[in-house]
Amino acid sequence: MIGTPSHHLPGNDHKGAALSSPVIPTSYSPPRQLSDDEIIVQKMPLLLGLVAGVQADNLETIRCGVVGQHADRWQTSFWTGDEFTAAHAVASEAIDRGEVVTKGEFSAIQVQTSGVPSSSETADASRSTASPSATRTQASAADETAGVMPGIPNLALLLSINGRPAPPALLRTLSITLGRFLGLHRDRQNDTRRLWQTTTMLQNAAVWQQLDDDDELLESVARCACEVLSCDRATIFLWDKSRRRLIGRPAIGIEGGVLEVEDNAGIVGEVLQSRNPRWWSAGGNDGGRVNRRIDQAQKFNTHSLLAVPMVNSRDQIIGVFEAINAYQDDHRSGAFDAADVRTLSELALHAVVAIDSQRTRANLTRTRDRLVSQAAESNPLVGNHELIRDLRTNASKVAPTDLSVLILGQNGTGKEVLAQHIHYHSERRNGPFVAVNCAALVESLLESELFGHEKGAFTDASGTRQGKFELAHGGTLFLDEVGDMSPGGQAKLLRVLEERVVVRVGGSQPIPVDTRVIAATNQPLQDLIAAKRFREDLFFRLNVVSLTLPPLASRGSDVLMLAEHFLERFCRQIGRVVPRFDETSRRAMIMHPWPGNVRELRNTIERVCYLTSGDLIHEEDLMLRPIEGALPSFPATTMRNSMGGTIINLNEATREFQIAHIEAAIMACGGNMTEAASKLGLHRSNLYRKMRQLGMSTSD
Ligand SMILES: Nc1ncnc2c1ncn2[C@@H]1O[C@H](COP(=O)(O)OP(=O)(O)OP(=O)(O)O)[C@@H](O)[C@H]1O
Repeated sequence: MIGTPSHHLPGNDHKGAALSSPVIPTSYSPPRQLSDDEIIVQKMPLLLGLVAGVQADNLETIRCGVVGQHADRWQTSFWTGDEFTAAHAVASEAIDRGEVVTKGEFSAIQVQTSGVPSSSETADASRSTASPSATRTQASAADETAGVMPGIPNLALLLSINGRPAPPALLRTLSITLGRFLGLHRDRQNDTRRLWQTTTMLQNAAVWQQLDDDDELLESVARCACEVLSCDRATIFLWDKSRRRLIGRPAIGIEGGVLEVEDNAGIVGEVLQSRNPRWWSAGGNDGGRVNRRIDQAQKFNTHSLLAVPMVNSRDQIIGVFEAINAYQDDHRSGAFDAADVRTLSELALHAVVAIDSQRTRANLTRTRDRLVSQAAESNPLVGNHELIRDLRTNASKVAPTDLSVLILGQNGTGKEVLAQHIHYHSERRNGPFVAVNCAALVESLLESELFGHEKGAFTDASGTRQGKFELAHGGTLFLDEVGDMSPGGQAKLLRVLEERVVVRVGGSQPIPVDTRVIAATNQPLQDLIAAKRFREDLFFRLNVVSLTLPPLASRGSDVLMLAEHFLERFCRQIGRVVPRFDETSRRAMIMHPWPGNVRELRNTIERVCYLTSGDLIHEEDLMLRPIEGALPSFPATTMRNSMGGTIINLNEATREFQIAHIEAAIMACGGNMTEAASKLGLHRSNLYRKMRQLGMSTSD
């Protein structure tokens, strides 16, 4: 029955279904439908009461019955007084002749129901509201049972008053009134059912938008079809155009779970080719269009079938939606009707949108995964030294947790590379990785950089801006040189780490952030704590796990491994055939102390790639010995300009000199910015500021 669907889909019982979230709500159920008989039994006493009033008679003198012809059998729906033995014969005659028939003490008339659309009217309605292609539906001659409405019985009313046949006028009035009652009732039932179907479809469709697994999606769509159409089975046939096959899922009872048919076979094939719905029910000849082989294999009997095209918003047909075996009950003959065509066509539209958007999401996910892998591979943590191997193991252990990590190590040892390694091995790999160099920012800027600011928060704040904490939401924030953070910055950072909310500068609204923090420093934080330059509580917050990168010089032959890695990368970038290091250059690299660590090595190899051209790299090509404390050579461009008679202005010359001087100092210190700053007589953060003023890059 409609109220207790029992179709064959696995997991039809939602409570027992192994659905992962999101789950389709189950709080609504199909409306219970009163049968015509129930309505007749309810309304007839009322009508007879009126007749009794009109006739100034009492009910005992009235004998009245309503009988109905259901297919080939007669049934009595209502009777008052002694039942008339010839009632069915008289009713049959009245229906056949279409007029009042009198027999013995009874007169009889057919009850004309109003309000219920005729079969053809309903079929028209389906054409105008179904899928784009269904609007072109023409009931095919082959669909011999198309448009047949479910069993609405032929009804007749019989009436006798005071032992005489009731007057024809009274009989007509009574039958028209009863017909209207039934018509209105059916209209209301149809509306209620339609509302329930639409609500069910919309509630399901909302959940389909969130399902990523296509089996789960198709199964849910099929289940919904069974529910709203009150039928046994439903299958979505998706079109594999290149192989000219229709792949049906869910394929219940099919070995291997895949139901594949030729794209021009059977009724689904007809629908695909014609883009029009087709329906069939037992009694008519299926002309071999129903796949009985599948029925036999599953010990199943298809007695009715409905199939509609699935057309996307680009007017491309992507498949066929099939429903099998409408339930047979008081309201339905077991055949699908035109209203079902409309319902399944609507459901097909929702299904197409869900399938399309799931495919788009799957494509986007694939693209994102590819980009994430590319990003992860673009900066690998190269090295095979035991210390690096241990580090990799520990990093992999800590990656899946959300613990704060503090990375220690000299400048250029690869602290940011290690932080990225942790990020790309964590659940956050699809989120952003955002790096901030705390030393490169003065206190006033640091706060707005990290936490963002509201419009008008300070003079230059012309608009609202998100801070790095917000930008790294769902991902990782790498705080480099955290030891150089100002006391004010440290206090605010601690608060964010503890409360997991940021408040933008000039704002008051706390904004929740889900950001993992990985901090790094080349400074001995314990000494800074002792000197009251770093907060101990912040240190404990950041230092839940600490990982230390060894200096490059202590990594043995990793130097060569890294050199080859950089050589290959830079040669690929400039399209150069990769040269080889000769013995002398290999020895020199192993012997070199690498004060600037991996960064110095990387810069050395980059220079070699650009400035040498042979297929062998010799020791002298490496130019490994920076002259300690040497004055920078006067910038070449300035020299050329002066020699060529072009005098550039003093400011520009001074700027060029400063750039060259700073570059030389950094190089002489092997990339160690703290040392370079100290040699130049500047605090490290002032050196960064100066570099930015001069338009120099403060990253690699
Ligand atoms: N193990 C490694 N494998 C590959 N490349 C590395 C490795 N370690 C460092 N590098 C490269 O060396 C350069 C410096 O690395 P990184 O910026 O991570 O060092 P750092 O310790 O964070 O430096 P700083 O303390 O100056 O910020 C980068 O170009 C990085 O790609």
